[in-house]
Amino acid sequence: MSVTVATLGFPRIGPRRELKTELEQHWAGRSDAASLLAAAARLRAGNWAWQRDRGADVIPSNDFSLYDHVLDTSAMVGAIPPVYGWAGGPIDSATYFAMARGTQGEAACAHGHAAHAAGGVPAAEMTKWFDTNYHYLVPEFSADQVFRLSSTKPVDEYNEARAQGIETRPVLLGPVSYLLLGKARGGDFDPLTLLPRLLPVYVAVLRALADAGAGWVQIDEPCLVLDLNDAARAAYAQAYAQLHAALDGTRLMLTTYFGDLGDNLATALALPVDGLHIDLVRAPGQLQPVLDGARPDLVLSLGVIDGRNVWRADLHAILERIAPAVRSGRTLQLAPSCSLLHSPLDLDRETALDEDVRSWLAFAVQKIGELAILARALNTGVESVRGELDAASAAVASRRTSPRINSPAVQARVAGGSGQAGRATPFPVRQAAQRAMLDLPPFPTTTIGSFPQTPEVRQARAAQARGALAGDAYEAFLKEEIAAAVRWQEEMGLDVLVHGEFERNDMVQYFGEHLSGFVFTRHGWVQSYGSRCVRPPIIYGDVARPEPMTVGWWDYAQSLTARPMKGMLTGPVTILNWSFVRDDQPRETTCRQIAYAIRDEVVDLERAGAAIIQIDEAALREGLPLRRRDWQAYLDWAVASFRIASSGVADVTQIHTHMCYSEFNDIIAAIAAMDADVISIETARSKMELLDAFVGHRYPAEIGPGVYDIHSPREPSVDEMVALLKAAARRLDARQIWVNPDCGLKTRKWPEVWPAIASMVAAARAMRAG
Ligand SMILES: Nc1nc2c(c(=O)[nH]1)N[C@@H](CNc1ccc(C(=O)N[C@@H](CCC(=O)N[C@@H](CCC(=O)N[C@@H](CCC(=O)O)C(=O)O)C(=O)O)C(=O)O)cc1)CN2
Ligand code: MET
Ligand SMILES: [Zn+2]
Repeated sequence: MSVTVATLGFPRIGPRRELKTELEQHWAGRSDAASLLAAAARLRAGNWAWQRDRGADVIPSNDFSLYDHVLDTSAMVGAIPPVYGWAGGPIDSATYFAMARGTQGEAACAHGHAAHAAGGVPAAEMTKWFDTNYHYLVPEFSADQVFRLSSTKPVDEYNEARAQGIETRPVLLGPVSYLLLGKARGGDFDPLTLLPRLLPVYVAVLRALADAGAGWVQIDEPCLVLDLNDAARAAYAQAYAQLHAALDGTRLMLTTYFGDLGDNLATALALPVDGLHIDLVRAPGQLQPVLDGARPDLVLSLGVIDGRNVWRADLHAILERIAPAVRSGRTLQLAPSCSLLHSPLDLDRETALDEDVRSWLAFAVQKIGELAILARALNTGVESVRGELDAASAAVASRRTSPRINSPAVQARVAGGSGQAGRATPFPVRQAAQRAMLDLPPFPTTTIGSFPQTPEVRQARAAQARGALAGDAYEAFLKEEIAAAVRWQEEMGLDVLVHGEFERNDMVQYFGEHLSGFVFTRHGWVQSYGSRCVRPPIIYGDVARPEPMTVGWWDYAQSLTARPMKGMLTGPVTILNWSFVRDDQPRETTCRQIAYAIRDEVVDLERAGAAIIQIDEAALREGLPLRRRDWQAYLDWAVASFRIASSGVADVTQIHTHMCYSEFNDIIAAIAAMDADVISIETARSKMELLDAFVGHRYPAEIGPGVYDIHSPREPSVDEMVALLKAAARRLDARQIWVNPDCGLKTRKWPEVWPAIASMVAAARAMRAG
C-alpha cells in the first residue's frame, strides 16, 4: 500500500488577498452576492489545482470559508441566535455576514442600545482559535436549541471540485469540538448536553456527502488535545458511536492538531473511525503510543510538516522519526501538522527576500512539495529523491550554523539575566514619586495608542514603499497627522496623550522591521479574522535593536504639547506570539532577547524625557499553552521578559501595559507579577465584571478598565460610561482608576472617534465632580 500525501486545509485569502478585496467591496455595497460567490469559486478552483499540482493526493474541500469555518458550521446546523431574525431555510449571505460583523441599522434607539437600532444587530462574539492568531465566531446556544440542516455548502463544494476533475475529502468541524467551542446563552447549561440533538444533522450531512460520492470525510476534533473532563470524553464516545452506526460506507479521518492527545489518547483510539491524524510537530512523542494502541486497520495520518511555522523541514530527520510507523505496515498518509490556513501561501512570490533566508523557508505550497518528496522516498526508495532530501537537510544545517543567526553579544546579555528582578522599589514607593511628578487629576483620561488608520495613511505608506513618495515627504505627512492628533487631544481635554501610531503598519510588524534578527515578506499574509490579515515577521536570528525605533516620533509629538505624551511600545511576549519564531532554540530564549531590545528602547525614551511609557502585551494570554500543566512555565518566562523590558527606568517613570480580549481570572497572579504601574484592559462589553479578578486578588496598581467598546462603530453615551466608571469605583479605590477605551482606535473612523472621546472625557469629569 503506497503512502499518500494529504492536506488538511489550505489558505483561503488568495495570493493577492483577493478574498479580502472581494469581501470589502461587497460589504461596501459595490458588488452583489453573486459576484462575491463567483470570486470565491475562482479562489477555490485555484487552491485545488495548486494542491494537486504540488503533489497532494488527498485534497480537502469545504475548508474554504467566506469568513470563518466555525461560523460556517453554525450555519450548517442552523444555530442562528434569534436576534438575527432568521426564519429557517438556507442561510443567506446577509444573515451570515450579520453574524460575522453585526449590522448598523438606520439609527440607534433612544437608549443607544445597538441591538435596538432599526435593523441593527451586534456581531457574534469572536475569540482566539486555540493558540493561533486566527479568530473564530463563538457559537451561541439556547437551552431549547433546535438544530437542523441549513446549508448545502459541504456538498456543493465537493461537487464543485469534482466538476473540475478533482476528487476531494470534505472537511467538517466535528460535533464535539463544535459544542465545546461554543457557549450557552445565559451560561446556565452545558452545551455538550445538546449533542443528541446535534448528531442527526451531522448524520444528514455525512449521508449527503456519501450520496454525492465522497468516500472519506475529514472530521476535525482539535479539542481532543485539550484538558477534558469525563463528560467531554463520554461525549466523544457517544458521538462517534452514533455516527458510525448511521454511516454506511463513508469513512472518517478524525483529525487532531496543535498538541498531544496525552490523557485523551485512549478516548481517541477507542472511537470507531477509519483514520486518525496526529500532530507530530508539536507532539512527536505521541507516535509510539499511537502505534502501540491503535487498531491495526486504523489509517494513520502523520502530521510531520509544521503547519504553524515557516521553516523548511529536515526531510531525512522526518524519515527517521516515522520509520517505526513505516515498519508497522499500517496504511499511512503524510500531512502537515494542521491545516495550512495558518501558513503564508507561496514563497515563490517573495523575490525580494534575502537569498540565504529564502533557502531556509517553506510556505503552504512548498510544504506540500516537501510532503510529496517524503512520500516518494517511501514509495520508490530514498535513492529516487536523494538530491531533494540532501538539499533539505543542507538547508536546515545552513540555518543552524549560519553566522548570521548568531550574535555573541546578545547571547551573553541573555545569559547574564540582568533586569529580571524587576523595578528597584515596590509599587507604592513608585506611585508616590509618579504622582508628585505627573500631578494628574483623579480619573485621568488617555487612549490606548493608535488612531484611525485612514485610507490616506495606508496609501501614503504604500506609495512610500513603492518609491512613489519620497522618505522625507512621507515623514512630513506623518508629522502632519501627529500634529493634528495632538491638537484635537488637547482640545478634547485628554490628560495623557499619544502620538497615534500613524507610522506603524502593524504593532508587531513595525517593531520587527526595526530589529535585527527579523525578516519580512511582501505577500506573506495570514488570515486573522474575516477580511483582516497580518504579515507576521519571521524571527530567524538573535534579536537586537540597532538604533532607536520610536524615540524620534515620540520626541516630535512631545514637542507639540506640555501634557505628558506616552511612549508607545509593543512588549516582547506579544512580538514573539505574533511572529514566526526560530525553532532552533527555546521560545523563551528568543523572548528574552526581544525583551532586552525593548528595554533599550524604554531606556532611550526615558532619557529623551518620556515620563510615561506603555508596553503593550495584547497577546500575553493567547500564548498560554493549551494544557494547564504547562501554564506556569510559560507565565514564568513571559513575566520575566516583561520585567526585563520594563525595569530599566527610574521610580518616577510610569510604566503602563495594555491587554485586550483577555480573560484574567486564571492568570491574575502573573499579571500582578508583571508589576506595571498602570494596566489598561478590555471591560466595556463585560460591564466591569472582568475587574472582579483584580479586586479578588487585591491588585495594588492602577487600572484603566475600558469604557468604550472600540470593536463596535456605535458611539457610547456619557451616561453609559459614567455608569461603567461607577461600577469600577464600587470595586476599586477611586484613585486607582484611569479612564480609557478598551483598545486602540486604528480600525475606527475619525467621525466615530471624536464624539466618543469627547463623551469619555465628559464622563471622567462627571466622576471627578462626584
Ligand atoms: N499582528 C497583529 N495581530 C493581531 C492584532 C494586531 O493589531 N496585530 N490585533 C488583533 C485583531 N487582529 C487584527 C488583525 C489585522 C488587522 C488589520 O487591520 N489588518 C490590515 C493590514 C494591516 C497592515 O499590515 N497594513 C499595512 C499594509 C496595508 C495594505 O494593505 N497595503 C496595500 C496598499 C495600501 C492601500 O492602498 O490601501 C498593499 O500593500 O497592497 C499598512 O498599513 O501599511 C488588513 O487586513 O487590512 C486588524 C486587527 C489580534 N491580532
Ligand atoms: C491589540 S492591542 C493594541 C495596542 C496598540 N497600542 C493600539 O492602540 O493599537
Ligand atoms: Zn488592545
